[in-house]
Amino acid sequence: MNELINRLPKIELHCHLDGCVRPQTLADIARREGIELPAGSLEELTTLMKVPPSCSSLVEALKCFELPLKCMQTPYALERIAMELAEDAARENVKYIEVRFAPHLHTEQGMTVEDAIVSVGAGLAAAEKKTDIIARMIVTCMRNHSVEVNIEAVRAAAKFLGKGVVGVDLAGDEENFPPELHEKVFQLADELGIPVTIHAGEAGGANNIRTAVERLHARRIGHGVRLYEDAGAQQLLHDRNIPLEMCVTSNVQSKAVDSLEKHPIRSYLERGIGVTVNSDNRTVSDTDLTKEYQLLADHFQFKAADFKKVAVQAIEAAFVEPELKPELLRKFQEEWDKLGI
Ligand SMILES: O=c1[nH]cnc2c1ncn2[C@@H]1O[C@H](CO)[C@@H](O)[C@H]1O
Ligand SMILES: [Zn+2]
Repeated sequence: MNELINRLPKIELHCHLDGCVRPQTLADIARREGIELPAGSLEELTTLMKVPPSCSSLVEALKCFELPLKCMQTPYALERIAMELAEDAARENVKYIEVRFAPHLHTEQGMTVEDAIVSVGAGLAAAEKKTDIIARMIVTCMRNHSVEVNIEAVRAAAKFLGKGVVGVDLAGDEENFPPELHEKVFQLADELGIPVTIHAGEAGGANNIRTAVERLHARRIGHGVRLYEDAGAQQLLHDRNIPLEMCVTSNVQSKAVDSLEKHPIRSYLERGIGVTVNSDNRTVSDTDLTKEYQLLADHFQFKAADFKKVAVQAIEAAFVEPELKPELLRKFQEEWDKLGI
């Protein structure tokens, strides 16, 4: 199974740029830009960039983003980090990736929201030239930011829609900032024709999943772990064909589930909920898509047929230009044929 997992064609819909910075790159950028890091060695830095084993909540996990963000304030840094992330994914045979980031978190040293989008887009485009990957951007709004700030992010996303940006997202502290605070933001996104995905049912209840769909126009749900709490919400996702972007390792770390064994991914898959498999944050969660697949094989009895199913569901749910989907599906089929699965 291990060799098969390495070679499986993969697709990633839920991946945060600032959670996926290579430690060596952070060190390089810090040196280049004269930023002092709280670590004496690469090993120490790597440890500081990861969620600690003692992590007890999403709020605590979110603290791990402060360090990488210090070094993600210039076009050079964003372009390089985006390129490297897409290259890392391509090495795992990821054929399509949606990289999300909150442009406002990158404006501390004078970059504008649009500069941030242009820089990430340039990095992804560079990786597309060098590898076989297709890479797109999702513009993230932060739950703790004001409605005005998030509206600015959505307007910027609209400007780049079809030019690298394929959607908008709401992320951050779900426990203290419920989705309805940002209803207006995603109402606007919908009016502007931008596909919406919302983190919900991770550090908050299934009611947030319902709100995300009914009031924030979500076409996909980030995590949605706690969907089991509400049969009505399950029915809603089923009726509207709304899939979940699941990130198992991240959910264990943020205590969205009590333990790995209690993760509902297998039961959701069996109940016909549109499960997709994602890494969330490669560096912060110390994972990648290959490790996530391995975890599913080892602990949730995922077989080749299950991996095929989640890939097809992810291709269907991708925000990529619709005309690219048949080509993407063909690529996957070709590789499955080669693997004889
Ligand atoms: O799993 C998650 N749940 C909620 N918010 C997250 C998660 N991972 C990252 N971020 C938040 O999204 C921001 C932009 O990428 C990150 O800075 C982090 O605060
Ligand atoms: Zn996330």
